[in-house]
Amino acid sequence: MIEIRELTKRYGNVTAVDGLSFTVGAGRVTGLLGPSGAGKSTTLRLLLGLSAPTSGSASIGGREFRDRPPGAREVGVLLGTSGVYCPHGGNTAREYLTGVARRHGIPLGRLDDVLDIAGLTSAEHRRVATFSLGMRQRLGIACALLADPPVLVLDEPLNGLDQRGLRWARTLFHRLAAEGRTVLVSGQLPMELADMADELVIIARGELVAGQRAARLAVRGRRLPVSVRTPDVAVLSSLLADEGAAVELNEDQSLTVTGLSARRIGDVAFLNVVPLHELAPEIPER
Ligand SMILES: Nc1ncnc2c1ncn2[C@@H]1O[C@H](COP(=O)(O)OP(=O)(O)OP(=O)(O)O)[C@@H](O)[C@H]1O
Repeated sequence: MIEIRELTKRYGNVTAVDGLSFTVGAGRVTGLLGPSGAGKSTTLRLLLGLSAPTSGSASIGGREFRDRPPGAREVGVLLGTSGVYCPHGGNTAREYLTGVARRHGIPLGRLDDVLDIAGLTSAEHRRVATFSLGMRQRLGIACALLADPPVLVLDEPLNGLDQRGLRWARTLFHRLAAEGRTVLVSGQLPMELADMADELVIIARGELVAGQRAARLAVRGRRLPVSVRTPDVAVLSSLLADEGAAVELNEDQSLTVTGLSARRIGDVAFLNVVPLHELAPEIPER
């Protein structure tokens, strides 16, 4: 459904995306995972025709986005990290969505549906300027869903969501995929994205690090090293070694743990009342 082929984008001497190829199928949630500056937003902007590639191509349904027929509304989009750009902060959520729906010729009857899906019905008359980042993200996702599109391209939709918001997003994205849609979601947080996605594409410095199913297994499973900080370095090291992990103590007193998932490390620490100050799977650098 979405095909990125040998995509390259250079800005002067910065190569933001470097010969990237991957595909995104319908009926599943695909995560585009990478650290800050990896080239996720650039890839999505190229896919959406918002900037032109230096070489290579990006297509949706076999067609470049900018070649789609006028008025086509097959792609729902969320771009930018703060969910909703709101130049007129005086608008309420309903007014904001009304504006977007009118601009795209979408019947206003759809507003109630997307407000409900986004869990914003009770906040529909609140000014967007008073919204938290998480609520803005929900509103941005509601916007992306307005036209009921078969394809969703969402740049960092999980930013600012709390645990409840993450659960909501996971359920929603899976439902949208189960309905046969193509759902592409970018993010920086391996665990959150791996939990959310059926497939993962991991990029770093504009290049593919690991593709699709292998990447998901790497994050969910045991292969990514996990960075851990605790005041009880010795106790936790020995507990994790007992679990079969390889534990390395770094100069800054953090631990690099390989062979156990972040989730398992968290559980071991919790069960043994060891405080954790950081628990972060490391995205592989090339
Ligand atoms: N318009 C631009 N001009 C120059 N350099 C750019 C431009 N857009 C992106 N870059 C550079 O390209 C690289 C990739 O940026 P991009 O925003 O795509 O990464 P990202 O993975 O989305 O990061 P983040 O998660 O922080 O948004 C970075 O080095 C960035 O500085």
